[in-house]
Amino acid sequence: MLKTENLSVGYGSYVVVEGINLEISEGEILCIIGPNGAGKSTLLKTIATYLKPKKGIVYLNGMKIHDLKPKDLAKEMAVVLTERVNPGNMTGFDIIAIGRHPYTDLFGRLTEKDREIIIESAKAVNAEYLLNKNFFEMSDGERQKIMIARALAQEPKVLILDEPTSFLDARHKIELTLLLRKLVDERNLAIVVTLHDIELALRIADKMALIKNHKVIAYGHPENVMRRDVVNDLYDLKDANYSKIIGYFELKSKPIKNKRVFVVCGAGTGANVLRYLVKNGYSVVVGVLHKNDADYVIAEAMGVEIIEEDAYNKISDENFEKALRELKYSDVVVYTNFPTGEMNYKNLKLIESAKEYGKKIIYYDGNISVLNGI
Ligand SMILES: Nc1ncnc2c1ncn2[C@@H]1O[C@H](COP(=O)(O)OP(=O)(O)OP(=O)(O)O)[C@@H](O)[C@H]1O
Repeated sequence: MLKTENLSVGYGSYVVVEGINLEISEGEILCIIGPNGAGKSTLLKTIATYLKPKKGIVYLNGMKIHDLKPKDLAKEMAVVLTERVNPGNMTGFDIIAIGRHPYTDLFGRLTEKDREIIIESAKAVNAEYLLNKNFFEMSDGERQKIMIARALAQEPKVLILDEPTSFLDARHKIELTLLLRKLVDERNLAIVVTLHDIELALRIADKMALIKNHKVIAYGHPENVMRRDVVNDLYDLKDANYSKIIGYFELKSKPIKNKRVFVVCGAGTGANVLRYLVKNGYSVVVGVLHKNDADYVIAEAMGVEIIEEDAYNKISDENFEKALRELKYSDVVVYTNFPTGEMNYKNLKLIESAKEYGKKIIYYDGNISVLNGI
């Protein structure tokens, strides 16, 4: 329904992004991701017809979007940009009512149906309680909801949102992102949205476009697009690694302390220990872990040394020797609270050996303070 064909966007003679070929259908979310200044907003503003393309065409249902009359376009597409608005002395209801403009008469009079749609739109974003509240008395999250309700009141088929979560706290970020998914599923909308939080973007997007260096460097299903090399390159990451499995970043291990810590963990019980140790510059080795173990995935993203199982719950003599060697070289051994309540044979043997070697042994039971000043 919405398609860009060889689109170039920019200002004056400055082409910000070129050769953009994207397509989105009803019931889909397209997330645009990229570093600051990559051109995400410029692309959205061009799709929203606030800017003319430098080159190429944007189609909406086969029609050239820049040729449509604003009032006709407003019935098809609604736009929520980042700029903080200052609408003066208006209530939530008044702001949402602006969304009805494409449908009202010359005097902007609201019919009963308009009022119903305004209230429905507020309900859709859980903002009914804000209808009589003054816009300038609302929190950032509440304002954002009202702006989205205004867009919904336009009864669009396409919704364009520029960084809708930028002023929101963690809870409201998640809430709003889930709301977008709900709108797509319930109203069959097509949504084009820029998000800075790639973890959330991954969760809700049907398609993702990554923008960098004036180009769309990757486009498609998020699960295909979000590869480590691509994401690391997108953000020029040096000190962190994107993990495709976690869908997030882990700090890269950069030991600055002359202390080596051997971590015995598994099934994700070591995640916080590993993060704490890497953050605080310890030299870390972890094992013995199976490749599919959650702690393995996290340690791998950190670039921490891992002693691997050869098969599930099996370790060769050679690898076990290696584990014991590493144990000898380590200053401290930390072991975690296993979810099953009991440790497997090889890990028990490691702890026993650590005792024999006279190592300092710390049991982590969920309280990270046990690692203070090790
Ligand atoms: N009105 C303007 N006139 C000229 N150049 C502009 C204008 N607005 C933005 N730019 C430039 O265009 C480039 C892309 O900006 P844009 O706002 O689209 O990036 P973005 O990807 O949305 O960034 P951010 O994540 O920081 O919001 C930047 O180099 C910016 O300085």
